[in-house]
Amino acid sequence: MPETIPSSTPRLAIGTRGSPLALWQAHAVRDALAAAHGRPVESITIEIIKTSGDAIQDRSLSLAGGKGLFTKEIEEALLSGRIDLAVHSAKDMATALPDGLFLSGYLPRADVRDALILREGSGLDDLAPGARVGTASLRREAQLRRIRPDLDVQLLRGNVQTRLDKVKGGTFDATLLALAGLTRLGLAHEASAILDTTHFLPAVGQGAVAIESREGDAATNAAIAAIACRNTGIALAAERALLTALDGSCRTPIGGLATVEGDRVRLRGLILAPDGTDAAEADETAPISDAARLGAEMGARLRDTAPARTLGL
Ligand SMILES: NCc1[nH]cc(CCC(=O)O)c1CC(=O)O
Repeated sequence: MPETIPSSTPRLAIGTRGSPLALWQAHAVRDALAAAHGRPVESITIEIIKTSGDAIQDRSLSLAGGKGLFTKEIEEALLSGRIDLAVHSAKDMATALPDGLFLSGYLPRADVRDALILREGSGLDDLAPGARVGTASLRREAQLRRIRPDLDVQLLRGNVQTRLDKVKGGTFDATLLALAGLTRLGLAHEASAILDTTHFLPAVGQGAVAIESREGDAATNAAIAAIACRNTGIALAAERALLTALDGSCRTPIGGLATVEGDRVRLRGLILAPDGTDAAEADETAPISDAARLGAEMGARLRDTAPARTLGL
């Protein structure tokens, strides 16, 4: 019997990109909202919105205009009231959001690590000198060059499945992808190895699903607050403050990872020269109430002490 929606249940519209990963994330938020508020899932709609970023496939995103490209049209829909909340990969969110919008919550974070996908073999050591590794991430490229300067790292864009196919088809010998994305798509078995955060400190926000909404929308924000993961919010406050202080764009290879340990937050930050030959790193803790300040101060210090080449100077 089809469920009827009680007339007292206001509808909520979730906006998302249409990629399989984005849709999985939007459905996860819808399911969490429905369960937390005892409302029928039918009362929460999912609106697929095509973004400028989806249309660009041939260039590195950092050259095409950066992170905002994947959110522009979704944020316009939020501001116009066509949707009530938007679901994004936290990693893909610019540090500065349009006036009136904010990140109002995060789902509990998944595994933050990068996975290595090899055509043959089971670890980085199985890649021969000169092996072709495809990635669109400046961070992954620099981290890889730092420990394996002998590899041939080249641009590889597209969604997760496209990148896996390029390795299977032999265009590349390997690629690097977030384990969280593979897992959400049921593709975790494609990982040949999981890379440790010491050599591959993840991107800020990696593994976290972010919910964006209007600042003044009290009803929606209360609904979101009920499903928001506190520790992920603390970690992301530290990481995103670090990223803001270092570089709002995505032209600099940057890694950042915060973890909550009791009443303290630990933040590790990394900035690299694109070819991996220089790097500046930090690893500090602060009370959780100072998460954003920890990130901002670490970012400022890394910026001041980093070798000029890591800052693209
Ligand atoms: N830039 C694309 C993107 N954005 C988020 C994820 C993975 C999921 C996540 O980190 O939450 C991916 C794919 C990847 O980097 O492998």
